[in-house]
Amino acid sequence: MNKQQLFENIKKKQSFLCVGLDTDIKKIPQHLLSEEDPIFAFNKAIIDATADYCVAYKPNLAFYESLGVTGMLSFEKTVAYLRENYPDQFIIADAKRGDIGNTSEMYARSFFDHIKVDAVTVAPYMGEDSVKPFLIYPEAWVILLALTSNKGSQDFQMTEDANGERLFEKVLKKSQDWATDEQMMYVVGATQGKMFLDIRKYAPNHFLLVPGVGAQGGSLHEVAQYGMNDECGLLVNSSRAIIYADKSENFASFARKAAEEVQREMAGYLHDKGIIPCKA
Ligand SMILES: O=c1ccn([C@@H]2O[C@H](COP(=O)(O)O)[C@@H](O)[C@H]2O)c(=O)[nH]1
Repeated sequence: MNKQQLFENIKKKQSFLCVGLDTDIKKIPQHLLSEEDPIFAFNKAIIDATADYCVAYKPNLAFYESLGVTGMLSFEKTVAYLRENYPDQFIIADAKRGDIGNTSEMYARSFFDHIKVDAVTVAPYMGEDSVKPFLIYPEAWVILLALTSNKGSQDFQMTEDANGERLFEKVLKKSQDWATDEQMMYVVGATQGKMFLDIRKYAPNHFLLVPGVGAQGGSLHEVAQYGMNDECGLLVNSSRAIIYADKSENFASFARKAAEEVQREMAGYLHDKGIIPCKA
């Protein structure tokens, strides 16, 4: 999916919500455990319930890899289910990969040739040759970690060099030699508030993947206020606050309600920015 198609979907759905599929076998409702593939059964129900209100899904690989081969099968089935039934959804593999060139090439093959997601999150710290192998797929996206949502983002990403340039700024500047805003996005945590203004100085047109609303307490209002550009430029992820909104047999309808609430707030911000004509 290209940038324009993503923007069209955002306008059509009046939403820039990405639902995070961080599916933990210990947190899913009890009754699903008798299913042949409980993780996939949970994901399928969440997807069917929330697809009206979001434009993207982000399975985090850690939750699938932690279950070994079975978990990876659930992940692949989830991506295939999305591809077949919701082809307008943007699929992000949150894997935070990146290694020496030939190894990155294998990661890229696995996500873009084999599993066929739209985007993969990549850590930038091994530099150009670790990121480039992901960029040889013209229709696929790299989402580079820039300023993450966690407390530890202060440890390295915020540190300054002798000229006062912070590491996340270097990442934003240097990586634009490798790809354009048609193929690269950045991860910026919703917890970063006014820092979105600094991000936008260096990446005014890029899409930002923004985790950290909901369970981590980041403010959607601030993200929209400081981070939204004329083409929205935001995919805001919420995982736990939506998928674990309830633990009963009705978990999917609670997830739908939680996604709808976020979508409504988003429609307001899209309207305020003049991106959509009227509130939903
Ligand atoms: O800076 C980052 C980068 C990635 N994440 C991931 O996003 C989701 C957030 O889940 P919530 O339940 O909505 O908090 C999760 O997969 C993280 O690994 C992030 O939070 N921050």
